[in-house]
Amino acid sequence: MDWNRGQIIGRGSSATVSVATSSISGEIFAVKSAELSQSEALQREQKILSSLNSPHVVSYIGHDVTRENSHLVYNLLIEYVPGGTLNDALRRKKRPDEAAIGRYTRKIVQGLEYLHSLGLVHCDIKGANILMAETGPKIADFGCARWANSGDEERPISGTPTFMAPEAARGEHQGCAGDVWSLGCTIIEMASGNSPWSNSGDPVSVLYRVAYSGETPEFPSFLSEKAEDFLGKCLRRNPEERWTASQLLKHPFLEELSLTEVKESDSSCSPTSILDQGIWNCLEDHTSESFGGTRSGNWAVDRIGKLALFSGEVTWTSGDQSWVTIRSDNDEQNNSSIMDYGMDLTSSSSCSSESDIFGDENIIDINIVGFSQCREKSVVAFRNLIFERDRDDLLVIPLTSTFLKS
Ligand SMILES: Nc1ncnc2c1ncn2[C@@H]1O[C@H](COP(=O)(O)OP(=O)(O)OP(=O)(O)O)[C@@H](O)[C@H]1O
Repeated sequence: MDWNRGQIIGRGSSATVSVATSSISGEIFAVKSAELSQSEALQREQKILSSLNSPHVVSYIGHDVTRENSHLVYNLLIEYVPGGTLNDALRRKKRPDEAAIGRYTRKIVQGLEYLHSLGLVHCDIKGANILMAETGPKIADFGCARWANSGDEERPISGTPTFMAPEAARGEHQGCAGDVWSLGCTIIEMASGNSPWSNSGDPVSVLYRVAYSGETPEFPSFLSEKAEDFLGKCLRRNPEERWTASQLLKHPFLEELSLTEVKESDSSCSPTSILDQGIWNCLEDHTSESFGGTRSGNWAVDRIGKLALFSGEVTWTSGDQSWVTIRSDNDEQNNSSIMDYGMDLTSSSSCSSESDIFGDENIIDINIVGFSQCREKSVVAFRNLIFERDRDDLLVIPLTSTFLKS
């Protein structure tokens, strides 16, 4: 598949992640890249990811090798999840309440149940490796993953010390139960905003404490009895006593949510087209309940209306690293139809925030993440909007939730 690399959206220890668009279909996806000579971990991740298929796991699209600035680069093409990581969301917003924590946890546990049923251990479950899709959290970054009961057992133990189970921290074993311990740590992270053992100093001291102290991390104080009990089942020091993902899905903390979900799915808000009004309303529901947003009324109609009617000048800033300049390869070609909507995005550079466009301070964290041209189409992707110009038509496509300031 021919594709164009867009802006870098993340960097990890093994790879750089960029947004990308297909030259033919205009489809947006994420590309995780590393120099071919240093791509062993990424190639391993490709093998694992290509064997998975679950709504709770980031989807595999393909892989290839490209030549860029005379370097050979290995690329893993995966679904683009515009909401960023769970950690990003926690940093940006008010902490989720217990109901939201329950909903997120349920999706992660469903993902873990799927992986564990295949005999795959993720080995690095934490907020930074959970991506926030519109449908809920998805498990990502399989760089540390290993197959249980296979030659993989010989691989050195890997993961993040603060999220590591005691048996893994002691270097004994890293199995499915270890992921459940890390899930417990991730719940603490969601509830408190801090990773567990946050007062224990450097990673080596943390590792020692996890391995040998006999302690469990401190539980956040505001949790209900049910949530505390759930956390207790994840954070049993003895892996044999820890609950499995399948058992956890039947715990009252999550089981009641499954009933609500059945009701919700009756009024599914899956879009039937990219301009489907429902998806906007659906996004509003999702964000306001997840992060304590307080807006009411038909936000979607309002928002599209503002977008369509905007006729002021977009304020462009320079020097702010979080904003990229939109440039086309052929500026002349781009200067027409976007103006129909009153915004000349392409002849300017980049906007400082969506509030400059919408005049609404409640909307934050909008990034332009990529721009590409394919045949007659130009696509400008914002973190949660796409403006797609197809000759005469400007389509406005919501990509993900807009997070609202609490
Ligand atoms: N599919 C995706 N959609 C959107 N953003 C992504 C996607 N995959 C990764 N990212 C972003 O890129 C960052 C780095 O990705 P990832 O954690 O997979 O890299 P890594 O090199 O394996 O990291 P680590 O250092 O944890 O091993 C993530 O934290 C996230 O912000």
